[in-house]
Amino acid sequence: MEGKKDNGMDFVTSLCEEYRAHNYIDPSYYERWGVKRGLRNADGTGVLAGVTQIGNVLGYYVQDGERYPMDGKLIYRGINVEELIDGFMREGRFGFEETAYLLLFGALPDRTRLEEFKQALSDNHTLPKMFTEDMILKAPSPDVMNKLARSVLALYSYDDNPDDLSLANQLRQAIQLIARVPVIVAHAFAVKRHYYNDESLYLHRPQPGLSVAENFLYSVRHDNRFTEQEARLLDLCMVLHAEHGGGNNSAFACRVLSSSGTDMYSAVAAAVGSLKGPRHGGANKKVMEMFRYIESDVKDWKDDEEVKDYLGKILRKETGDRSGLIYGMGHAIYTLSDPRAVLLKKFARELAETKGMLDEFQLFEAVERLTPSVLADVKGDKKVVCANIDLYSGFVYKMMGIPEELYTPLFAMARVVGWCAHRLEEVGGSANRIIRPAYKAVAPLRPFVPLDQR
Ligand SMILES: CC(=O)SCCNC(=O)CCNC(=O)[C@H](O)C(C)(C)COP(=O)(O)OP(=O)(O)OC[C@H]1O[C@@H](n2cnc3c(N)ncnc32)[C@H](O)[C@@H]1OP(=O)(O)O
Ligand SMILES: O=C([O-])CC(=O)C(=O)O
Repeated sequence: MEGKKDNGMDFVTSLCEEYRAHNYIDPSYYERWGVKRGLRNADGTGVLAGVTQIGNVLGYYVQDGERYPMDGKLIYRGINVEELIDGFMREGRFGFEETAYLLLFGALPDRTRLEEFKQALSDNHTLPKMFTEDMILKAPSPDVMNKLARSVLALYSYDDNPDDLSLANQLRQAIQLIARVPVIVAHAFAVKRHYYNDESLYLHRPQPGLSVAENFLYSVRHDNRFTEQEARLLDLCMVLHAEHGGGNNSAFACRVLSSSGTDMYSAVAAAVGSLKGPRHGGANKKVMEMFRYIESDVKDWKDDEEVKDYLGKILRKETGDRSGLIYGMGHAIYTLSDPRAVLLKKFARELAETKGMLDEFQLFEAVERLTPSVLADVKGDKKVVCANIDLYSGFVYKMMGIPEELYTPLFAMARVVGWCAHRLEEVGGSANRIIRPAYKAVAPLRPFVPLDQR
């Protein structure tokens, strides 16, 4: 196909017709065969696919077989995340490292353990020799998540013992990944800006003694400067993004690959690919794109009717990216509230006040407030929907001066902890089965036709 004037697209277009003619599946089949679309039961609850001690996400309760909405709760290893955050903030500590320890090992570290763990992260953030030159500088990608997935996979080739599934070896790999992903992201971002935005190239080395959040801000800012308030807010965001149960799309992808016995890098690279999707972690970037449409097309941001009208157009695929989705709204589990969005909204309001961005904050709030009724009007949907973590995270990052290309990668830097914890639980754990659901095959049997009779 290469070398042709139209890049072979005429041929591809004709193949699309061929594909469509033979690949339609009647949507009624899902009900007919009792297929759990998206591995979800008819009432929207998830199909039970595993047992975990790592994270718990609560968004509704079931009584007498009925599902009732409730305020969301997020639990890490039995501890409510709000309590965890309150605990390390009150004691004036950064919390991400402590949270990573808790999620990986299942217990809060004491002072000595915490210092040892922080030292282990610091000892492991250096990328292998020539890794940046060979894997990040060469073949740059316009998308940092794409580069991250490729880099995680490439770390396999730099590991002397990549396939050993012993606990000790996998813990080493997990600690290295948690330490290195932020460095890969910072370097991939610098290279992206250099190649695609014609900016100067600078690669800062992480500094010993800084927290993961501090080091990240130090690395991505050309002058290395950041404030204490910025670092603490980024640390909080990372704690909130670190884990979300075994069933979220990226953790499940990691568990699916891990159940086959493949290596750590393959499983985590798959999770990065999953998180990039706009219905999952990629929604934080999409939220900002959506608000650019809203901000330019809605004349009076304070006019609820005009905002509602515009949200209706988004749902009807008449504007925006024409996906029909209001990004940052809705969740597979949360109903009345996502506790992470509630917390981020509080910080977003405070920051908007100090930065003189209250008008924009209020527009975000209006989208949060008006989306449920617009969804009900346009789709006739009675489902209770709330803002999810992605609605306010990007706005917080924007006010901190963090570039948009880093929003989803920041999610990955934190979530790599959850992925590693889920992998460790899957490999060598008590499940001990390859994940292998069934698909109902509906194509009728037919005979092979010789080439000259087709
Ligand atoms: C970190 C995270 O992953 S948080 C989620 C980030 N993603 C987003 O913000 C993208 C927008 N939201 C969504 O796409 C969805 O709400 C999801 C993917 C988060 C959850 O999906 P589901 O659990 O399948 O949603 P649900 O069961 O409520 O879907 C029911 C219907 O409502 C629609 N719906 C749900 N949320 C939205 C939304 N934000 N915008 C438009 N339609 C929506 C679904 O498309 C579906 O419509 P359909 O029956 O016509 O196909
Ligand atoms: O749990 C989910 O489905 C998605 C989510 O919010 C997350 O992964 O943080």
